[in-house]
Amino acid sequence: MKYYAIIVAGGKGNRMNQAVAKQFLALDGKPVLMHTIEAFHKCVLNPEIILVLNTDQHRFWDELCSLHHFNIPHRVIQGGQERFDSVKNGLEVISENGVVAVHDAVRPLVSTALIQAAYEMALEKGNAIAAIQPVDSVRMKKDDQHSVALNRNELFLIQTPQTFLTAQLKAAYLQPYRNEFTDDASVAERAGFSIHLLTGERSNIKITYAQDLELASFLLKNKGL
Ligand SMILES: Nc1ccn([C@@H]2O[C@H](COP(=O)(O)OP(=O)(O)OP(=O)(O)O)[C@@H](O)[C@H]2O)c(=O)n1
Ligand SMILES: C[C@](O)(CO)[C@H](O)COP(=O)(O)O
Repeated sequence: MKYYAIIVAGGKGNRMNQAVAKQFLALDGKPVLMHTIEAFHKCVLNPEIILVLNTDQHRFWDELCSLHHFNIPHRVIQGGQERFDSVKNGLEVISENGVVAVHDAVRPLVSTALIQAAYEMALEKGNAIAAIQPVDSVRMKKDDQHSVALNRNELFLIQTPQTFLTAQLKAAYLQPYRNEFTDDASVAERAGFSIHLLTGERSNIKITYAQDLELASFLLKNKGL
């Protein structure tokens, strides 16, 4: 069986508000993105790594790879306007049937165990979507004055990897883009596929704001303690 990993790194990181996009910021001495690629490279299923990056960052990435002696084989693909477009571009270079994981470049703490479990579950069930349950109470806004409590036991916070049989994800991505497509599961669901949740990891945070980078650094240093 052939395994693929599409690492989406085509975003600008506006919420991080730094001169350099967050996927290139240093975490424990090397760019966030290198930690993410390493996690997939360590997986025994040996996924082919497809990195999706804006064209204007390809040269910068090459320079970073030289600087850090980063030699993990990977193919670099052009990013798109939306995350949806970046995933679609990544899928276009996959020709062989197999299993594909889509993972945010900015979730560098994903464990190799979760990556492998997601590939195995997707092979069996068609897809596997990493998710955790909220620990806070949750309410939904009804209007400017009112909100209503939701049952948090019925809610999930969705992470990546989001892993699929390649044929399923390719079929789903034939649809035109919609605003509500915030992840790959929403695209696949809209195309009519049932979504299968897999227990994610609390440490698998998405680096979005400056504090997240500090938290990632702490979690990385204390890994395995
Ligand atoms: N056009 C886009 C937009 C996002 N992403 C990637 O999708 C992941 C999740 O997106 P997000 O955290 O929102 O990243 P940004 O879009 O960079 O952040 P922001 O919304 O703050 O600008 C990131 O790894 C990001 O690089 C992408 O590949 N192509
Ligand atoms: C794909 C994702 O990380 C799942 O939680 C999330 O939907 C990405 O959202 P963003 O607004 O593009 O960061």
